[in-house]
Amino acid sequence: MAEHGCSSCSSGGSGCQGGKNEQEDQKLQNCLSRIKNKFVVLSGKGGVGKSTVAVNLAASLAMAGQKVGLLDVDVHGPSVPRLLSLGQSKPHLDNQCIEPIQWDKNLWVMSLGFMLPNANEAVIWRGPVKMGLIKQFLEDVAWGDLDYLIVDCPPGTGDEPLSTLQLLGQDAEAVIVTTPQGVAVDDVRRSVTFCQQLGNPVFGIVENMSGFVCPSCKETVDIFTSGGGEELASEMHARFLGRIPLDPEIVRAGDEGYVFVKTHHESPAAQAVGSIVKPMLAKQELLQEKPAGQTAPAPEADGEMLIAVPVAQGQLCMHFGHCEQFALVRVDTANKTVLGTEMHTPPPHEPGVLPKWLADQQANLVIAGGMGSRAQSLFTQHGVKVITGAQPGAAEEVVGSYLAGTLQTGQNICDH
Ligand SMILES: Nc1ncnc2c1ncn2[C@@H]1O[C@H](COP(=O)(O)OP(=O)(O)OP(=O)(O)O)[C@@H](O)[C@H]1O
Repeated sequence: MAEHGCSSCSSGGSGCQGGKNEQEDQKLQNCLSRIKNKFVVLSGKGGVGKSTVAVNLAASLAMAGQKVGLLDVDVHGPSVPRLLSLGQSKPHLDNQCIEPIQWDKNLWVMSLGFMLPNANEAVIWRGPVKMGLIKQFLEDVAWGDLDYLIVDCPPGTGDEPLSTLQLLGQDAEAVIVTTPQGVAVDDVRRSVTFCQQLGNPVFGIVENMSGFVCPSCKETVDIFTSGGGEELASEMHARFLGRIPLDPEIVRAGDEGYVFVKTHHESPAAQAVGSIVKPMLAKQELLQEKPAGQTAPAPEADGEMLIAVPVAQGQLCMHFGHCEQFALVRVDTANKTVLGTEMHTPPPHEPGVLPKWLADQQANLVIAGGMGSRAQSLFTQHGVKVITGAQPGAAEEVVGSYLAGTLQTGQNICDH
């Protein structure tokens, strides 16, 4: 972590004093403002592999060079310490801040499991006490500056997930884990509506234990049904993040406390985790995009490109999802010339539809005024590049400026 310290330590050096509600809220906000991406791992049902997924996502992001915090708020059954072989670790208390346990150079971990005198201790706490504890885990733990915070919640839609989402705020996104069977999928549907009611976006759905990797031939075989998570994602207009097959090595890794994606990175299950992490990393790349008020760089490679521009009333439309048509402009980047333009009417705007439709049209790049971060990461997933913040103008003029390396980009005015 570049700068380590809890919000109070870093803001005034006077230590974490708690005290009045206003000060405490400010302290929480200070701490949260240092975390770029917040993901809460949820499931409607117990035992579907939520903690396993949370640990492997956090480790994969850390292995990709991101600064990651992993917070286990499963008050009644904290399993993260065991999964990471950190069962004996005790966090250091310093100036009333709690130092998270460092697992490797990019991953810091906190769990109630570290605080319990022994693993067999039963915790009997009511909702408000749990909320207080989760708040402490967010504001008194010296997370410092993080690229990602991954929170592992207990199953269901009880006190812990509710408190976590309320405390993190509406920019925290849910990764919902399910297994393929119908009964689990019904429970997960409740998790999706839970997030919707709280106003938190569902980043996507993971179907875990989907198919079985044969230990001898390494083929993936569907021993139960599969596809339930994907069907649910499509029904709820959520992104389907991928399927992780059943792999006996995952159980061994969990029991012995080593991280599966680190030790078995070639396996189909680790590859599946890698695909799930990609859109999470894409979010970070989007955050690091150039600031407003710059010139978009001209295309680097020579050849033909198809550039899509959302258009309304003959001009680039500032609201990407509300355009009347798309101008699909074919260009020759070597000669910096427009070869031709076709106007296409898009299908009705629903989440995820336009990125797929434009990818199907073979578009390489979209030049837009405003576009939400979710749509941007969906384009990235489909291999279509995005420039936002372009100003109104005729589509071919906008594209011409881009080819000439003079396209001015301002603020991305779409904030959803
Ligand atoms: N893809 C997988 N292949 C094989 N075993 C798996 C897989 N995913 C998880 N498991 C195993 O399933 C068991 C339950 O996993 P885990 O503890 O992660 O579930 P959970 O949903 O967090 O459980 P809880 O409801 O108790 O919080 C563990 O033994 C774990 O190793």
